[in-house]
Amino acid sequence: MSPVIEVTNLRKSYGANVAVTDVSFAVERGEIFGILGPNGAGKSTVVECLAGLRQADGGALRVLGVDPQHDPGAVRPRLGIQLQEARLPPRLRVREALELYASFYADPADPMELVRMLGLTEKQDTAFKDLSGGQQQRLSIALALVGNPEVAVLDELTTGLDPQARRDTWELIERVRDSGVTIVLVTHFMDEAERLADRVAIIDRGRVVAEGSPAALVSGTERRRTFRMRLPAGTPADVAAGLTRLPDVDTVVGVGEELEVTGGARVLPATILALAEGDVVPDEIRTLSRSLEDVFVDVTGARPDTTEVLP
Ligand SMILES: Nc1ncnc2c1ncn2[C@@H]1O[C@H](COP(=O)(O)OP(=O)(O)OP(=O)(O)O)[C@@H](O)[C@H]1O
Repeated sequence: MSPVIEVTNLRKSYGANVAVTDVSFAVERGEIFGILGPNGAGKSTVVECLAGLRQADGGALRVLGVDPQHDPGAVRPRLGIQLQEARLPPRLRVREALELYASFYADPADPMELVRMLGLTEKQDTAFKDLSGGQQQRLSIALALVGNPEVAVLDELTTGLDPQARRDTWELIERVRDSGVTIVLVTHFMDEAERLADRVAIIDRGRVVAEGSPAALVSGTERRRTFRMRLPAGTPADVAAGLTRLPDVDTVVGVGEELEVTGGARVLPATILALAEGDVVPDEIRTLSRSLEDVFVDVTGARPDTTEVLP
């Protein structure tokens, strides 16, 4: 079966500013595909081109077998998009907004069912301007789903939501996926990608710098290992200093009462052997596992929660 979405060598500039240099990826039916990257990496530009909202400068796009650049009208009824900071007329009420959007589609979802699923029942008669940031966010998710789309593109799904609302939203997205919808999720949040995405592409400066399942990315880029240990009280300070001379050890750093040791694949046995030769047995050892966030920092050199730095 051919992929639901295929992006091949996509390019897009805004004047002299190259937002997307060269992006390729494919999304299979029924997947949740995460697009990660630092601020300004080009993520929103990619999904806006996919939705036919922006004209690409180069490359090929296919969504549900259709080229959204040439035939956006054929893609739009089948693709729901939740854009970053969606704006609606301030006086439009929640239910009115959903009914209005539903009227654009041949076979829409039940707006009141979405209101209930997203916890907006009590706010159905509230004007958009009087909703909290999180409620506005949930309304924008409902609007992306009201057309019963085959593909849903969600940009910054849970930004501005409190922890409980985030968890509720994740469960909702899993239910939407289980109902057969293919989901493209643009996110800054590594925990969200790890929890929801079957596969992710990490985009940096307009290029895909890593792609795969979160688990494969985490194990595939594991070049260094880290563990922490607590040495018995009274262990001479030069024991820790001596560890840095071992060929398998890169760094030894004190963290509270523990020492954090980082090095190559053999860092743990090499350290324990060296300590044993000096009759030192650690009281406690724990290995630190890598997360998608570590991969992100490795491949982009950025923290995932960086705030926008203006040039
Ligand atoms: N309408 C526009 N006009 C001019 N430049 C733009 C426009 N939209 C985006 N850009 C620029 O293109 C680059 C990529 O922006 P884009 O919004 O695609 O990145 P992003 O990865 O989605 O960022 P963020 O995580 O901050 O939303 C940035 O340098 C941005 O300033």
